[in-house]
Amino acid sequence: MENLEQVSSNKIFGGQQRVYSHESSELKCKMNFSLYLPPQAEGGDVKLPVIYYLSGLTCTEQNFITKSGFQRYAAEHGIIVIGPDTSPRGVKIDGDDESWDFGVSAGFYLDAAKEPWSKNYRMGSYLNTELYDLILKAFSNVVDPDRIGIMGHSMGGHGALVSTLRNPGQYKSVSAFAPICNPTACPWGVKAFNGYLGEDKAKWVEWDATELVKKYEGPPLTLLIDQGAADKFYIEKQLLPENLVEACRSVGVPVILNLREGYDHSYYYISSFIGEHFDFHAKILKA
Ligand SMILES: N[C@@H](CCC(=O)N[C@@H](CSC=O)C(=O)NCC(=O)O)C(=O)O
Repeated sequence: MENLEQVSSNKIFGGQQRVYSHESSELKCKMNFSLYLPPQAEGGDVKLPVIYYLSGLTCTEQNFITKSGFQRYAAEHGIIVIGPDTSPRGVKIDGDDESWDFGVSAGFYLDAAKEPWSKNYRMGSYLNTELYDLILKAFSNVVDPDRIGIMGHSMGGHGALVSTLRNPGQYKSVSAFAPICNPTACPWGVKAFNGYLGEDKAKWVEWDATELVKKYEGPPLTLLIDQGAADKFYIEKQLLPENLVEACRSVGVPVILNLREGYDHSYYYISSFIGEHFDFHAKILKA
């Protein structure tokens, strides 16, 4: 396909772990994304379910594919997995590399409304429209458009939840590891939303899963939330999963919160439970 370049391809668990690059019109820069094709994709005559995985602060498309060990489970279930990058790249904006929780590698999967960020920092539209459509078109021989799920970690968990809640029906299954559940009420979220969205708090609630779930009117959905009990960011109240659970219960949206004794925020924790998340998605996407 025009504008799509294969950067690498490695055989793993019988499938292919690839990285592609393309010119993004939303972000106005060149972007990488990862794509895992399980062994069932060979031959290209079966349409398979897809899971998007959104990474957290400081990540590129590489962290998840090299550290989580997800390929074993994607191969077992026959699921294609796509991992976008976490912010625009190579776009120089004053202040974009001054901190690890804002700017480069910290796009928060939203569409910025405030200058100078609003020109390039459009990760919401990039993920849910541009990349989503590109995947459907470029891999139409193997992707089943009716069986797409999403998961993520930390900032990426926030991205998975808000993408699902803002686009009812687009993602049939959703789960998150240590997600930022209530960004309007935690230091990471307040910093990012002030920077990207400005002072108008009416704009903030449109990108906050705890607020969005209270107004959710889409197809029935169960949220799977995973949280390490020894995660320093959980202890510092950056993540606030209990706020999301309370909001879900107030409106009758089913939610599962798994609190994992002794686990932290790292990929050691994610790799311990990634198999359970694939089981959860497979049950919905392959029903
Ligand atoms: N630099 C920070 C730690 C940054 C960190 O833990 N990033 C997480 C995501 S945090 C929320 O979005 C991550 O996934 N890191 C990549 C990895 O491979 O572990 C600090 O100094 O505390």
